[in-house]
Amino acid sequence: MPAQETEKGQSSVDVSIATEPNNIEAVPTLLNQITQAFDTFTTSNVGREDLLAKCRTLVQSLETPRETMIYHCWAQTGAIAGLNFGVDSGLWTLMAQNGDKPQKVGDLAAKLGADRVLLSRLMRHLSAMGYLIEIDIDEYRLTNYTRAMSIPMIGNGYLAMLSCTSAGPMRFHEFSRKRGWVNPTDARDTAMMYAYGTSMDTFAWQQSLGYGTHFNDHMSGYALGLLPWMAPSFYPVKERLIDGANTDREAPFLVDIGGNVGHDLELFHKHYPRVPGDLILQDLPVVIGQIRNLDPAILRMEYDFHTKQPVNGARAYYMHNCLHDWPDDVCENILAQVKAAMKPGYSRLLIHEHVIPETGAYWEATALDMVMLTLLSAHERTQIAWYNLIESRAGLNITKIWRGGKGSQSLIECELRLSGVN
Ligand SMILES: C[S@@+](CC[C@H](N)C(=O)[O-])C[C@H]1O[C@@H](n2cnc3c(N)ncnc32)[C@H](O)[C@@H]1O
Repeated sequence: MPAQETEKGQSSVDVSIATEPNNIEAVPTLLNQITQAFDTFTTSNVGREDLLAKCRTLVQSLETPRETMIYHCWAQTGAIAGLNFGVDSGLWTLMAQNGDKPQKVGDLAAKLGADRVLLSRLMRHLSAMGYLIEIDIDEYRLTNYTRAMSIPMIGNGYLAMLSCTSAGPMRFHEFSRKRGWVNPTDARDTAMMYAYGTSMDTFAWQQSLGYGTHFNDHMSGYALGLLPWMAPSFYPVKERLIDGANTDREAPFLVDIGGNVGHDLELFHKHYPRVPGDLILQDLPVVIGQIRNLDPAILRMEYDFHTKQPVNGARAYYMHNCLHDWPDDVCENILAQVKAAMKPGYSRLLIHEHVIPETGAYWEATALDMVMLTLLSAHERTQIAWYNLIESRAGLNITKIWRGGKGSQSLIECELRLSGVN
């Protein structure tokens, strides 16, 4: 078949390639590499991410462009519809409660008060996609993944991120065209706002649709299994924070700014149950009001980080995944509030975020960058971008960047510049 005429001009590519594998030449090498990576993984329990990446590349190499297109345009969007339905209707919770056994669609539909035909169609697609195990006609078992979808920290992220905001990435191209294909940096003009016709930022938008607590669950869930920043192999808390800390009873020790419902401070408290001074959690009033359970050792404080920081002279101010939500001009103001509260020669600011390498970036980090791009007109930062923001714009010193290993975020430790004290 000849090349097609398109709106952008004549395609130079013959249509026949659409039904040939994407990269068949890579398959033999990938198969060898996968076998080796699997041996390493099963003997030493390391290299799972590498093995997974190679398996994904293998699938993409074997697929044809036509199949990849159908997968993206039909299969994945249909799967998201079914997965979201499963969270919202309680299907995953019900199936997990029923245990690891074959379950009939008719019984599930009756218990949920859902249409049997509808449930049958959704579950059939999810099974075809590998998310359920088909046992017989209209009879399925959960996989480990769909069982985990009953856990709010896993399942609720789908409603917060996909049902509320996914029109941002889906219509990003249109937003970008209308803005002249430039890198967006205006927090008041984002692709998500454009797609939904709202002036609310992502956090306010999710709250307004009733998915604020789902987002909080997502925040607790995404960090599962990652090396915590306070692990001794990551950041030496004793040497950098506890030694030399003010031992007055009410001295502020660690302030988590934009700490959501407190999961990071709870983790810190588990690692260090006795530190000198208070652990203080700060977030917007609506989020503080949504806290379900919080260790009583942690003090709650309603606070808007665009305004004056009320806690002065803490040993450390910690910000996890907050600055990436905002472009540089807004971050400069947020950092100015922290800076004004820091005690010279004593307080440290700990910024816990990705430092994207110039090459070989990890897919989770680039994925988060796409979330920032399409929802918030913001970005994940490279080392150069961090130095530009923190040192050149905010006037703080970066003392050291502590790395948590491949795929993990880094801890950027900052201090006041002593020459800038006056
Ligand atoms: C991406 S989440 C990160 C949450 C948490 N630090 C973590 O890493 O799990 C950003 C947080 O910033 C909070 N936030 C947004 N705007 C804020 C503001 N103006 N003042 C204080 N917190 C804010 C949100 O409510 C949310 O909890």
